[in-house]
Amino acid sequence: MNGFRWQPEATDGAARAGHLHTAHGVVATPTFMPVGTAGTVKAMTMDSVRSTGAGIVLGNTYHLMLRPGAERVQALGGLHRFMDWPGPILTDSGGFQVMSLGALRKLDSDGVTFQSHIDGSRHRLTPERSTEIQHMLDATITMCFDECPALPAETDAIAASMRLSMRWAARSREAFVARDGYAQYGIVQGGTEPQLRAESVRALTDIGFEGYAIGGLAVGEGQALMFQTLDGTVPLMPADKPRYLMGVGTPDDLLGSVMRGIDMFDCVMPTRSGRTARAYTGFGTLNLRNARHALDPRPLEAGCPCPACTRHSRAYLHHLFRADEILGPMLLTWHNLTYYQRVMQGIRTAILETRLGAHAIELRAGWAAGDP
Ligand SMILES: CNc1nc2c(CCNCC3CCCCC3)c3nc(N)[nH]c(=O)c3cc2[nH]1
Repeated sequence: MNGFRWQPEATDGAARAGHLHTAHGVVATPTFMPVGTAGTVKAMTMDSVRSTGAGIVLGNTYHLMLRPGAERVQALGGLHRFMDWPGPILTDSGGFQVMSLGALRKLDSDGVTFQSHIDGSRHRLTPERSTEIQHMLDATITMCFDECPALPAETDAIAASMRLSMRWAARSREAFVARDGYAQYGIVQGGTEPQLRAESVRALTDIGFEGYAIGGLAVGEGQALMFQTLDGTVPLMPADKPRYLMGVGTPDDLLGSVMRGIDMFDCVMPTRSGRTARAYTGFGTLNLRNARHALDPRPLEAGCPCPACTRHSRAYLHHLFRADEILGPMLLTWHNLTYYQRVMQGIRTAILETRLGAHAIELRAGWAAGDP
């Protein structure tokens, strides 16, 4: 019996609240996972990440295999020790990043060969190697090695790519070293084609995983088509296993996806935007480089418990970004991650109180209202 499990707590429509039990602790769902690409959540210490309310963070095979190398992280005690994050870590399998970052990529039915975007060195990823790297990193949750097709694409190209990913899922599962409290997730593919998505879910549940991700979305298809694809895919997925929507998204994306039955998310937006002066708040986003903030003594967001909002003014944050001070990205990343966690906590409470519909209306009204 694997100690890893998702325990349901409440539902509201298709939305679920629960707890993810892992070897590295328990995480309340729905949950947003900050992205810690190369063993660090950029501009944050792990204590500050913890203080935002995050329970689980992301790492990545692609980045860590290139630098410092999976063998080196293993020799140093694994990623938890290396980055001093005692909570659960989910690592992506690297295929998506190879196609978005790697140079001179050669994809074949066995895997992908590419050159490092850092130093041009040549590397190869296969389902076996990706799974082995994630094991060396001591990832709590390991992702299958898959291929994420660019959209839009012809249906037969989507079908061929999905079927390749399903063969790779079987090989990833074969290579996975099962450990108590650890998990491996299959990744559903199939573009925006309902039949292909259904075929992919069947292929993955036939293999059997501890959790299931929905991949192949948030690649430019737009929110309507993403939600439409969720509507056709999520009901086919096992109800007793966690569901992870990869690479998503804005607060509005998170809300709509939780309402469609998703439990786990990752997205670079709150961290990447924090570094470029874009703040996420209950009244929408704002760019702190804008001159209108220069003399504004108000906190960024009233009621936000983060240091940017409790200790500083918008004028100060504006100054930091205009002066290109490192504290700017630090404070705004801290704020954005805090905001994302508050959104998830608010949604989770609403599910527990069976008032998610009303809560959704309030959230959307706030985002539409703009800066008070
Ligand atoms: C942004 N949209 C999007 N992301 C996708 C991702 C990446 C999810 N985020 C991982 C982090 C990214 C930064 C570095 C650390 C890992 C996808 N990953 C996989 N394996 N398969 C997808 O179909 C897949 C599909 C995705 N769509």
